[in-house]
Amino acid sequence: MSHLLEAVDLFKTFRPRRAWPWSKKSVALEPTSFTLEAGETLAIMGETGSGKSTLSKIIAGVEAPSGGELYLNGQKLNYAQSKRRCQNIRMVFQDSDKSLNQQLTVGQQLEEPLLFNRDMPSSERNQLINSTLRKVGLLAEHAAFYPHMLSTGQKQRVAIARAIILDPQIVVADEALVALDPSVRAQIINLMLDLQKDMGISYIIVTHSPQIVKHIADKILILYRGKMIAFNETERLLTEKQQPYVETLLHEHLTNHSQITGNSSAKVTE
Ligand SMILES: Nc1ncnc2c1ncn2[C@@H]1O[C@H](COP(=O)(O)OP(=O)(O)OP(=O)(O)O)[C@@H](O)[C@H]1O
Repeated sequence: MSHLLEAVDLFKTFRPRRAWPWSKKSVALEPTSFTLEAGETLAIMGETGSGKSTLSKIIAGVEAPSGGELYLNGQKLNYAQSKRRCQNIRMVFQDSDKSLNQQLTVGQQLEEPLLFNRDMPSSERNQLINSTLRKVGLLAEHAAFYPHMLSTGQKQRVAIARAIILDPQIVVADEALVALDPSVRAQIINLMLDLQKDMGISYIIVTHSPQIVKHIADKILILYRGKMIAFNETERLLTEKQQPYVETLLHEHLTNHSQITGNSSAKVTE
């Protein structure tokens, strides 16, 4: 049986910003391989500049890899296959203020992916927009709202609605929880867990928070200066002896958040 997603030696080099055209390219991501199964959550961790966003953007098709392959359900997924990727892998960004278009209503923003990817009449599109808004805990009436009329948490719910409206297999969330205050963050995590249960979504989440990772991740991938230094099941990474850098990443803020346990079926309370 093939994996839902398999990355084989994905890597990325960039020409440094403000460099001469002949300057050597720098390596943002060394060849990285991992697998993800249906319904699983993979957390990508690492310090600032370790390549987390680069990897998540390559998976979501926002950035082209410099090399390596990505397979979805055993079939190679090329960078140029934007329609196939768009239908199966969607991304939620950190800052919903930047990722949502302030000039469009919520309904218009949710309609966009449907117009590009589905051949359905306007009445069906509206029905799907309404039901998706309800799935993320908003009301059908919110379709007429502009982003500035919503709270931060509601905006992040809209961003999630836009990500799930095409019924994707994978949602990539790049620091999507970091800008939220603790109670809203807990609500959004619970929403993501509920959607995973109902829709079978797999998540790839980029986060600095060991508490969130312990609560929702089945597997963890750790990057250090562009190199993958650990990839394993959360349970094994937490219980087996790890190198000091991995230990620090996995345990650093734990004492402040002892209410979040390793029991991933429990809901977060803040
Ligand atoms: N468009 C780009 N052009 C040049 N270098 C880049 C570009 N994007 C990222 N990099 C470099 O690649 C490396 C990895 O960056 P990346 O944003 O993936 O790290 P990160 O782990 O996500 O960091 P953070 O936690 O701060 O978001 C960094 O050295 C960064 O400066």
